[in-house]
Amino acid sequence: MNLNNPEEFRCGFAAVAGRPNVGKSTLINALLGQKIAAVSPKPQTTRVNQLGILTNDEAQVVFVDTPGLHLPHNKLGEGMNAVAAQALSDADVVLWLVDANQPPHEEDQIITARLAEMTELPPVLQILNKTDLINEDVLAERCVEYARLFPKITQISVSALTGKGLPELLAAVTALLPQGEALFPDDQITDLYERDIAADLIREAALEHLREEVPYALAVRIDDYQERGEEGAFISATLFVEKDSQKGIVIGKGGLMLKEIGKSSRAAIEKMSGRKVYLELRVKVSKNWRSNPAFLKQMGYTDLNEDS
Ligand SMILES: Nc1nc2c(ncn2[C@@H]2O[C@H](COP(=O)(O)OP(=O)(O)OP(=O)(O)O)[C@@H](O)[C@H]2O)c(=O)[nH]1
Repeated sequence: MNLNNPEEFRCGFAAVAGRPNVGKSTLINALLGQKIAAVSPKPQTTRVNQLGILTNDEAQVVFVDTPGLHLPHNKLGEGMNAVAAQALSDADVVLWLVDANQPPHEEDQIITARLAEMTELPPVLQILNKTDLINEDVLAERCVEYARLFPKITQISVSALTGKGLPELLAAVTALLPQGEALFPDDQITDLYERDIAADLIREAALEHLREEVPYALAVRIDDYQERGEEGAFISATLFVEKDSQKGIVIGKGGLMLKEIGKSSRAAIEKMSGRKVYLELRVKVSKNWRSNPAFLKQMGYTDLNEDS
């Protein structure tokens, strides 16, 4: 908190937008110095808006991590776009992340179109990420190419992986926030419950181990999360897939795959929570769950349009 001059303290929402896989979750985790959003090389890891809260002497920035804006293929896809669009219009500043390692992509144009059709657009910062993968000349070229996507855009080059450019980014974001008191206690870094983070970590561990055909069809539900004092936490969770064949893949030969997924997720949850964790995983088939509104609601995809 800025104790010298509390009137100058700033607080507001920064929506992080960008096509899948540009590094939105990595950026939020890097800014907060802690793992909150699921990070994975497979696109569309992020399901719903997730908040990361950064509080320093000058400001409190509430980051909203939007799911990748993309062309919807099913109800889950439609819902993700609606959620993302809402997060953009509610924000005080939009951080539009692009992959500087690649030239503009068709899906970047979708974001351009979305931003252009919004009537009350907050200030937009275009963040060129992954600059650790390219040299200065290529970066200069990419800045020009990406600037063409939107008139008079402010650009900031960063690497979420190495941390380069992040202080400058934070300063630019802070300058755009309205003055106001902090909305959250200064030691709170997310509004997600630990069990939601655990579900994301299990899903992330599963995606790392599984092949292409399963990822989008995978959902994780925490069935039980108990604190057992000195012994640590007991967690049991169900991995939902859409088909029997996928169930077989997730379980693996002799249960080996599920065991590996369990091992990695347990390690990640222990690291996140700083204590010992007993983890029990099972796999269930829920046919075509991505197009089943009741299932999606149960899994926490609450912002879906009821009538879509
Ligand atoms: N080299 C490099 N890789 C990065 C950087 N930022 C992110 N990545 C990698 O890019 C991949 C995708 O990162 P995520 O943070 O999951 O991307 P996302 O935009 O949140 O993806 P969705 O959740 O699908 O929207 C991961 O393999 C990251 O390690 C960066 O600055 N440099």
